[in-house]
Amino acid sequence: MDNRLLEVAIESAGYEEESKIVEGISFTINRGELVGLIGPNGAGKSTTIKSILGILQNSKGKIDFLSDSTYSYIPERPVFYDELTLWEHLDLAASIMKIEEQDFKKRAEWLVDLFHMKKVIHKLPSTFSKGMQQKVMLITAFLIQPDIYIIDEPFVGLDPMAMQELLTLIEMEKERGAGVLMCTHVLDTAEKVCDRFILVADGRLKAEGKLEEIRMQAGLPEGSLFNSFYHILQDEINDGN
Ligand SMILES: Nc1ncnc2c1ncn2[C@@H]1O[C@H](COP(=O)(O)OP(=O)(O)OP(=O)(O)O)[C@@H](O)[C@H]1O
Repeated sequence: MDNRLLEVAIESAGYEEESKIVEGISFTINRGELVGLIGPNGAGKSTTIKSILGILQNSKGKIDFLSDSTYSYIPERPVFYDELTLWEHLDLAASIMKIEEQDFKKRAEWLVDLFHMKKVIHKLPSTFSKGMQQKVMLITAFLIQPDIYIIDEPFVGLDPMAMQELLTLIEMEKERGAGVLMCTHVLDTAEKVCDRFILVADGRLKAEGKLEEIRMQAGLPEGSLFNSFYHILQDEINDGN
């Protein structure tokens, strides 16, 4: 069985004509795996995601959602309809995705409870705290249950309990057969939860694979993801000198 959900082959992508913020970034997302897109600030993680979503005008290459796989994108900075409550946001998403009323209610109530958001269910997300807003985006995505989740930096605004709920949900969705691409620079968490890593810096792919493969490439058989990644980057800087 073909487990591939998304095939990414970005030749180059940027914001202005001829600008190449990212170049030569290729990878695959398979069913049932959580892949971490890792890199320092300004490395090109968000640009890579925007290129996958097809919202960059200057993107060359091929993005293939195999077998018409569906996706949800959870941005780092949440966006809402000013006039709609939390529940109305969920209701709208469910009706667009044609989820049965009964299924929608059951799953939405379960998710709202899981993230401890029951008290604000009829309030406007635009008035919520940053972490609460992030939870609304997560609840909406996990309500829809797409084939692929593309999550931009989920760990910065969430409290430890919400982070745990998110990781549990990801685990459940992986078991269902979904794939997850998660962009983060919280490397100690990424090391524990991701099945595979794509390391980018300076808009280029620096390493790819499971932790053991990244360690091998860094020459640090016992190294942490953090140490291995910075070892790889350092080697490259030294080679360039
Ligand atoms: N809208 C934009 N217009 C022009 N350049 C941009 C734009 N957004 C990002 N860039 C540039 O692209 C480069 C990569 O940025 P990107 O947002 O992809 O990094 P990132 O890896 O997601 O970083 P962070 O971890 O800080 O979110 C940076 O040099 C940045 O200045």
